[in-house]
Amino acid sequence: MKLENKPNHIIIQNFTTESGVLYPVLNLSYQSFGPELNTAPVVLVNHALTGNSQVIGSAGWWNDLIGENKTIDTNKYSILAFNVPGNGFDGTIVENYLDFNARDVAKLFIEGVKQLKIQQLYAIIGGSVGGGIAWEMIALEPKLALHLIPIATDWKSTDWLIANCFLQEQILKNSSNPIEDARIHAMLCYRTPESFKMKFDRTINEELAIFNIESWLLHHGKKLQKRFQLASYKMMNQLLKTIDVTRNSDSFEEFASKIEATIHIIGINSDLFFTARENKETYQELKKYNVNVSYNEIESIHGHDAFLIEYEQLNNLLAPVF
Ligand SMILES: CC(=O)SCCNC(=O)CCNC(=O)[C@H](O)C(C)(C)COP(=O)(O)OP(=O)(O)OC[C@H]1O[C@@H](n2cnc3c(N)ncnc32)[C@H](O)[C@@H]1OP(=O)(O)O
Repeated sequence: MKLENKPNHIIIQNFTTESGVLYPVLNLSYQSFGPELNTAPVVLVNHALTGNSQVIGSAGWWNDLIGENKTIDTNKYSILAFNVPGNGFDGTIVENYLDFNARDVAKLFIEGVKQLKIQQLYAIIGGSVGGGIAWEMIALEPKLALHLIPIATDWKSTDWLIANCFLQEQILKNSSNPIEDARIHAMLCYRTPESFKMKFDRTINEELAIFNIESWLLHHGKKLQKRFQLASYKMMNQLLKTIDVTRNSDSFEEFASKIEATIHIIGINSDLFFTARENKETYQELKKYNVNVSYNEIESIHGHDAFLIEYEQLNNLLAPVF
């Protein structure tokens, strides 16, 4: 049983992006956990903006949900996680992030699943941009998975989200301290005013003689600066902005009528990026096409970040699927 390992590599040859750029060779790296692949049902976990394939283990980011005897039990399921090419975790950076959109990454992940000879995934699960890529995967390959679990995400990025991604891009291009400054802005969007009030309540960081909310933002900015690269941030931001299963005039109707997976939408009542209201609309729309779909909501004051905080609720919502 493998519980911690280094990324393995799949070579994807002659990949043409939706924007028409040919990449003769692309490196797609992945990690797997639990039983060897193809000896147990496989759960594909798509990472979010600053995440990577290290889903569990000492540096894992979803240890609260996945592991031995956890809700997604690695005694029962093989866990597979690809690194988005260019996320920097495997040392790979893409030449030009503007060449790519979320659908391109979905195509690469599907190719990865095929190269690993996995006939059908048990589930694809992902939060935020990872969940958006999961929607794109199901749009491209309706039989790819039995279950789709998109958390704090949607099948499209909203205008509000696109606007914030645009501001992120401006900061990343123009700031002299791009990663730190962009992270500070992003942290505002990942949370809510109520979350900050509960956490800081205008208290002062005596050591730095600034508000605690300010030192917290600086802390997160510096922390990301140490572990993330500018090119990776630009790439991931581009993917977040371009989620859209109706890209290239594909109709929502066509997408919805092809779906075969059971869809378990999990929204967050305070998410500013992918609002609960739009998640409910997606649920209602899919119902019209007789999709086997459910909608559940995490109640939290923490906004988008709740998918990395509200583990009790998440575990309760996921347990019936696993
Ligand atoms: C668009 C997408 O795809 S979303 C994906 C991107 N989202 C992210 O990357 C998540 C960003 N959010 C985080 O990283 C959050 O910290 C979470 C969600 C992982 C955890 O949240 P919480 O449990 O509330 O922890 P919190 O945010 O307070 O972070 C704790 C850290 O802040 C530090 N901290 C807390 N208060 C202060 C303060 N007043 N001043 C300075 N530092 C502080 C703690 O010391 C701790 O430091 P450490 O992480 O280095 O040990």
